[in-house]
Amino acid sequence: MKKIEHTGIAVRNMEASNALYTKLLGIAPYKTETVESEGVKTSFFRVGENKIELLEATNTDSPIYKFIEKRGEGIHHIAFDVEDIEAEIRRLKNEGFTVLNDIPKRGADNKIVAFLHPKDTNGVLIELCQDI
Ligand SMILES: CC[C@@H](C(=O)O)C(=O)SCCNC(=O)CCNC(=O)[C@H](O)C(C)(C)COP(=O)(O)OP(=O)(O)OC[C@H]1O[C@@H](n2cnc3c(N)ncnc32)[C@H](O)[C@@H]1OP(=O)(O)O
Ligand SMILES: [Co+2]
Repeated sequence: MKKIEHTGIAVRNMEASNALYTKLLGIAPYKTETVESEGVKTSFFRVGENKIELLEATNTDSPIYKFIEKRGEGIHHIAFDVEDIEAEIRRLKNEGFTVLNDIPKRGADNKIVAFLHPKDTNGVLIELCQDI
């Protein structure tokens, strides 16, 4: 794994949270993008080499909607940049991790992504992402 690519934060209200993080970081988000397949609207802030991804649910089936209902707003996942996501999926499965999608799917910000179940990773949802 190359580096932490982004930290995903589940928020109830994107507009309010964009304003809050703009004030906190002193910079505006560089992009917003809706990923319908995940049921999320995202916005991205650059912080040095890393990024903060704010996520708001677009429907009640969204993992973000369920997460906020159960746990409230907060850190939802940590994403790692990988060179070869298919090789990483194979490696991590061999190590016994539960990969939630064997076939990488389209994420936000020009990435393909895969997730590891938080039950195997000390309660933290892990995202792998590779540039496309
Ligand atoms: C925009 C695309 C992409 C990007 O490019 O960056 C994204 O970041 S998309 C982000 C949203 N997508 C996902 O989260 C996809 C992966 N997640 C899942 O597949 C599911 O959310 C899940 C992790 C398998 C849980 O789904 P499910 O079992 O249906 O939901 P429950 O709500 O019943 O949760 C069961 C259990 O797991 C706990 N949980 C849920 N989410 C998280 C989390 N993010 N971190 C830690 N723990 C989590 C949940 O609280 C439940 O625990 P208990 O209450 O103790 O049973
Ligand atoms: Co993410």
